[in-house]
Amino acid sequence: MDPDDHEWFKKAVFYEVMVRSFCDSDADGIGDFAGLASKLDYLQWLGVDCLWLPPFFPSPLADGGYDVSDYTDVHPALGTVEEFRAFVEGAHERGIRIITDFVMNHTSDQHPWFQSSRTDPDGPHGDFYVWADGVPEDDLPATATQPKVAGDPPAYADARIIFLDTEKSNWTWDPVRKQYYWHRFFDHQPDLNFENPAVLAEIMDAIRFWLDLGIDGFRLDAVPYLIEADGTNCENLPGTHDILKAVRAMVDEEFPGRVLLCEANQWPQDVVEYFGDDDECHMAFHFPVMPRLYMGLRRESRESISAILAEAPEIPPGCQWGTFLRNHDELTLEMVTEEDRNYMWSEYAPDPRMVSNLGIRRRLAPLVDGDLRRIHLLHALLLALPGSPVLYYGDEIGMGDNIWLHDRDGVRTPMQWHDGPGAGFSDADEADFFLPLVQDPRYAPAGVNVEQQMLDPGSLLVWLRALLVIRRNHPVFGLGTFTDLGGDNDKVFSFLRSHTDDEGRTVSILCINNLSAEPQTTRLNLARFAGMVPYDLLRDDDHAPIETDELEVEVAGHGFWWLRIMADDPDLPDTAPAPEPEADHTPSPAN
Ligand SMILES: OC[C@H]1O[C@H](O[C@H]2O[C@H](CO)[C@@H](O)[C@H](O)[C@H]2O)[C@H](O)[C@@H](O)[C@@H]1O
Ligand SMILES: [Ca+2]
Repeated sequence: MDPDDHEWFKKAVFYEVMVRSFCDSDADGIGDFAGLASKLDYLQWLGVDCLWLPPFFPSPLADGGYDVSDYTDVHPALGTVEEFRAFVEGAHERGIRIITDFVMNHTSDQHPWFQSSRTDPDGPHGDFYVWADGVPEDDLPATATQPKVAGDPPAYADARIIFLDTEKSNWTWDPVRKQYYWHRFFDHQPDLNFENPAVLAEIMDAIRFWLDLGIDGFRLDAVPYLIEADGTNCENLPGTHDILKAVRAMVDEEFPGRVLLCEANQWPQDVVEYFGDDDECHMAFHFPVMPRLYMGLRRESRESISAILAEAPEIPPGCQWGTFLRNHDELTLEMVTEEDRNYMWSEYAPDPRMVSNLGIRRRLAPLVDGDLRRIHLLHALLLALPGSPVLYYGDEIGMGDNIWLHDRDGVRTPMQWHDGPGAGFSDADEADFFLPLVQDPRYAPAGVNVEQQMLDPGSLLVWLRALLVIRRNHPVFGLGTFTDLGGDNDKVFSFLRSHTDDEGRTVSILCINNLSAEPQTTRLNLARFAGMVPYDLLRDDDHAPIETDELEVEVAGHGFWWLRIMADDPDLPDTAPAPEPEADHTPSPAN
């Protein structure tokens, strides 16, 4: 890892891994840091560059840890700060960076700040949260925006409710302080009051605590909601951007080279605001593109993917998108029209249990009926579109889900290492696992596990690893421009990634993706490459020369091509696999 490479995140492949779900070292049925550390060789072998760890802090775990009760410690079931430090060092030794979640918007109601705020309104934390008095219904002028629940404070009535399945209002009555407090998520997650400078000062210190331990950055959770204002929807407000710019300025000043990845589930024109003028977040998840990949696949049409990419404004030169197919939440449908949302639910959520809030609580493989061709195609798109891809643990082997578990737990089940007892996740009695192993015979550990797939050259795992090698050997995927090539067949999505390196050498990758199940032919205008011989990165061989201005290609059902086009091609690094891990880092999935 080059410490002077401050733009490492632009070429990185990220991997989201929930500590409690990955590997249990002490047989209590809960994954922990020592367990995760024991799997670093596997992650190095897979070829990921940076791990993103969702919250692992002390928490009542009423929202998977996103309800933090102490910002500067490790949940005792997962380990200690010392074990965390050792894990970060182990990752760095293997060239893997670490970013962790930071939940800025809210705390748990069990956080000492909230407990102090509710019991001592005039004390040091009295103003740490957003408190207001209720207003009896009859006292509200009929002209005012009415609160969602009668009697609630009338403030911020235009803010939507995000967790629609459980919450009726963003205000909840506290019988101790005898006032209402504001929360954008669950009622046990009171929003911090960022109008109070003491709150930001505390948050900055907590951020410093983890950066001092050597981590490489943060995924900043739920940032659009930091500041509220009447008469607005309380999202993406200027004050929110000011807070984030202050965090960025501190990080740049005190910890240069660390990255801020923002989770703003917003439309493209609003998300890009989170990059600021290269002075806010380095990265932002590209929420709108994700559901459209699934939509394009089902409709067998590139239209919605092309349209949303065309809508995304340019981003500042020091910034990068974060792209993903799935994560620890439901597949969110917040950034689609109502019509498209209903389409997605009808196609991908046939059982009502699969619907969660405005999304779908299913994993990648079951979403596409375990069809390897479609899993490949989705990954090919993820790895080739602009942005740094973020994989979700278990998707590399096509793990399944359990829609009968609570909330989003169905996509957070234990990692499947082998087909033996406890699937290699834990030596505890399976009845004591924090969540049960996947039961569905199509996706259960007996048939879907790391050990089997490492030994099978035709497996999803081996295939994905090979693609990551190609991506690593071609910085153009992370750094290149994107040109949608259109073409006469809208079932085929073709685009060009191009990058000129420091020596003035331009590398282009022509990516052709057949979204339909049947073979398709498309004609592409490639006049600028006439006479050149593309190199087929997947077959590791020359492709037929581009003889005319137009290239006619036939692509197999759900097939895709990655063709490298450049002058004097042979000088580029080829597609040979990355070096094997050193002897003492040999992956041992079955331990
Ligand atoms: O901390 C509260 C939640 O914050 C993130 O939520 C995001 O996911 C939601 C869907 O589950 C989404 O609708 C919202 O726009 C996002 O901010 C976090 O990823 C969640 O796990 C967490 O519950
Ligand atoms: Ca454990």
